[in-house]
Amino acid sequence: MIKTRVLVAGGGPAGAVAAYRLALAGIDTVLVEALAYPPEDMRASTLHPPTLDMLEEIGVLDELESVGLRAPAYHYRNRQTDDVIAFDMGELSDISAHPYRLQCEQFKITRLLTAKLDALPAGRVLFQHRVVGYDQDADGVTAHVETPTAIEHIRADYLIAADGAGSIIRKWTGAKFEGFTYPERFLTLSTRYPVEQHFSGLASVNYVSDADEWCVLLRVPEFWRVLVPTENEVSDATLLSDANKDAVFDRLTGNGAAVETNHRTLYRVHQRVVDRFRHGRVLLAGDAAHLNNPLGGFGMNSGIHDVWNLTTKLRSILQEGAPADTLLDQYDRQRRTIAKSFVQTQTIENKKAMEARDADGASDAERRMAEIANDPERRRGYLLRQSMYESMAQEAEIA
Ligand SMILES: O=C(O)CCc1cccc(O)c1
Repeated sequence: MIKTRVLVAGGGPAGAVAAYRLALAGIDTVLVEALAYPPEDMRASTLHPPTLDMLEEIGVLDELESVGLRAPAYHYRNRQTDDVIAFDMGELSDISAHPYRLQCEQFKITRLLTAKLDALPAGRVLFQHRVVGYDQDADGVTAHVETPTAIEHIRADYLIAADGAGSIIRKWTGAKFEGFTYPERFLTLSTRYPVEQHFSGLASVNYVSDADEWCVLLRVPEFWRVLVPTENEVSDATLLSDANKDAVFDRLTGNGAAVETNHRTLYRVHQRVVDRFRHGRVLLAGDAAHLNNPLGGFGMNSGIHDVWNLTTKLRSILQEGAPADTLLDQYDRQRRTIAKSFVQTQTIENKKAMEARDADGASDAERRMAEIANDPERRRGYLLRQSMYESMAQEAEIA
């Protein structure tokens, strides 16, 4: 049986950051991932300033910057009037060494971190290993792990469950995953087509309102990513079809047939938070613990913020003899509160702001946004919230 101090289930961004940070500190850590390699799909692609601070601290930011795209500006654009409300994270340069979003797809992060983790003396990565159950006692956790040929057992002091939205570990804890699922699905399309030619002064991050259909236009180094909501009653095949792709890009460029896509992904959107992040020696983190809509780019970042908090505490417990119950209960309180009061609230609000439109495409939400942008104090508050620095400060206040 493999024995380790910490077992991390799930090789997504939260799991990879957790395992790498612990192993870097010299704590024996095993990361298990169900797939044969880090998933290469697009998924999340925004890293916010506090996350960049963390990635710098573990020494991987330069490499990620070399495969990402800095995006200091983001725009709210009215498609009917072409009015733009602009925000610039550069205004946070007095408090941040990284006053910009880094647009960098999550597979680039997990690929880099899993490779570096495996090269550390205290780190080990096992692909095609999926935790399917566990037992725990006063001294540790024994995880039952499915491999292509067998069920194996890994013994650890602690198990971090970062095994994603469908987390098997969360299901075994018996925790409630409270919240709701939106009736509509979201469709994301990526293309190398120069979408910017059809707009004046498009930023790298654009929330575009429209009387008919809102969308997000997001630049990553190689592609434009387009996010649109879909009709409930329409089948997956229709939404993923060329005809629907043509219709989406007809609205954006006037000639959808001329636009080739590289990826098309349709997904359900949930707003859920687990009722307890801590179950003895089993700690839930990232999508295993909370889910939210993608507007604002908070999902991957808040997962990384979970494990930053948790690994700080595990280092104190495992290396300095700090009291485990006190710190791990505080992890639950701090990160569950932030998931509920910040991530859920803000993403639900971000979605409502995109949806609420009058016939001219403008709305009260848009008028409020313009007022915020024109008031230096409110604009700074807004930037601190959307950059996620505010939630980091709130977390520190929770005893
Ligand atoms: O608001 C954001 O930063 C992300 C929105 C988005 C855009 C494109 C695809 C996707 O999955 C999310």
